Amino acid sequence: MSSPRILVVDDEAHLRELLEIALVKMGLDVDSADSLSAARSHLAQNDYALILTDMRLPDGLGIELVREVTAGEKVIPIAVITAYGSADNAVMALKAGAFDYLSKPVALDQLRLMVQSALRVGKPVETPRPVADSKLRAGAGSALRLIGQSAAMQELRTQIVRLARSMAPVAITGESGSGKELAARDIHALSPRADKPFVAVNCGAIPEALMEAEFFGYRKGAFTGAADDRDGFFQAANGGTLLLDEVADLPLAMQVKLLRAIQERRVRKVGATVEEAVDVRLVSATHQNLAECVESGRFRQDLYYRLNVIELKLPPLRERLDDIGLLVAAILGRLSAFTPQAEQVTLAPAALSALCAYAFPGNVRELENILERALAFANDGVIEVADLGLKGAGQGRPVEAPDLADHYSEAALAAGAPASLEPVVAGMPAQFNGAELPSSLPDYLDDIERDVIRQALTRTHFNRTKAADLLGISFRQLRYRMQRLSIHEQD
Ligand SMILES: Nc1ncnc2c1ncn2[C@@H]1O[C@H](COP(=O)(O)OP(=O)(O)OP(=O)(O)O)[C@@H](O)[C@H]1O
Repeated sequence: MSSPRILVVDDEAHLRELLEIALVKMGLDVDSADSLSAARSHLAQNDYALILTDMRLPDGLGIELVREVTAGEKVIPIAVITAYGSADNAVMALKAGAFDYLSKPVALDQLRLMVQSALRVGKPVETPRPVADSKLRAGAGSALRLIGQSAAMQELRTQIVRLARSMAPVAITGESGSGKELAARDIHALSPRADKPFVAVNCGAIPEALMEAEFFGYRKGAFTGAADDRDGFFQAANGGTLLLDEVADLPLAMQVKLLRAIQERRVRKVGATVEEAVDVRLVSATHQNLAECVESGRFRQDLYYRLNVIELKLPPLRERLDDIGLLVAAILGRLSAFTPQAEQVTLAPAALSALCAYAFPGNVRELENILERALAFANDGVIEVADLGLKGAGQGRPVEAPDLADHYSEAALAAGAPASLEPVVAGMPAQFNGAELPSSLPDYLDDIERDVIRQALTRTHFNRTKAADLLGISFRQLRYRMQRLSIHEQD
């Protein structure tokens, strides 16, 4: 079997030779060109597994080659070599479709990592495990976990398929629950990095004092309690993808360190003297407006510029109501793993219409919660409008069955309104000894949920991660519930 062939385009003979030697040592065949025109004629005659081009060439700029190759029919990863510290060129090349970039002087360990991941681009990618019937997701990018056939979702999928091939940092924006993490997972799953780890970090959930150690790892003895060497998120995601979720929550001091790690592609463990090369594709996500955070000084412009090379916008669910039918089917299919009867449950036509008229401030996550609740209420395998618990469909606030309150509700209904919320707070089933039923069950359950969450937050000094643990829910679920119930830190 012949070795992969690489084209090196550089007018500086010594740099060309250096690259050739390094690549040949990696067992690759190398052609070299000293100008754009020489590169074009090589490309007309041969197939390449990777092109590596300098930015400044005697007859033009390397970026022209990037545009030509990207517009061509063949998928050939092309990386550019930029002058040291030239972030502008690197970002411009990535935006133009370059697979990746290397800064001068080219570090051989980084060259090796980059070539290895470029060579994986042409290889078939393992299909991610489907979440629902594969028929639901036919069409472009059908291996994706993001469900939906609306025009917006089809466009999104096409974008994901395209950008999965490159190393360019992607910034995913969209409202809470609109599928940002899922999109990041799809980018990873379709990329040549699919067989390497995908690590999702919630930047808002890490105490500031631990951040550096969590991101970059630490050496034994670096601080009290550091009993062993430990890898950080960057090392854990090596070769794969690192999702910086809620990136706007990163404190400014950490933003500086992160920028450096991105620029240098090296990290240093806390307490270590040497840096190590890391090969990580960065994806960031936020429901905040990052440009506004830059303007108000809460987010560094240089980091924003580095992370925001390609922007992927997730549409809110209310702007793609066509997808609701598919989503409902898929979510019920997924719930059937836990609730076997979910498989047979269907949605009454009026219930589907009610969902289509609903604003979904919590997007797909909220739809999941609504259906989970409705399943518990559905009779004879049919979810009716009332089972959805939607309040003021179209504009109203959603009503979600709070997990915590679920097991109180039936006994509660049977017995009447509670005299006090205290028993719930103490972790004991609420006993209804009042004479009157609540005038609105959803509001009543919301009050209980709000109170329980406030208690958990008070007990944990507003540490949301700990409060979520205490309540047996995920951090994301807690954050979603806090938003829904308007619970703020200052409460
Ligand atoms: N298009 C979709 N198809 C199928 N499931 C989806 C879709 N979008 C979102 N989901 C589901 O909705 C839930 C929320 O999605 P996800 O966590 O990706 O949202 P998010 O935008 O990252 O939320 P947050 O801003 O709160 O972190 C997940 O359970 C996810 O599987």
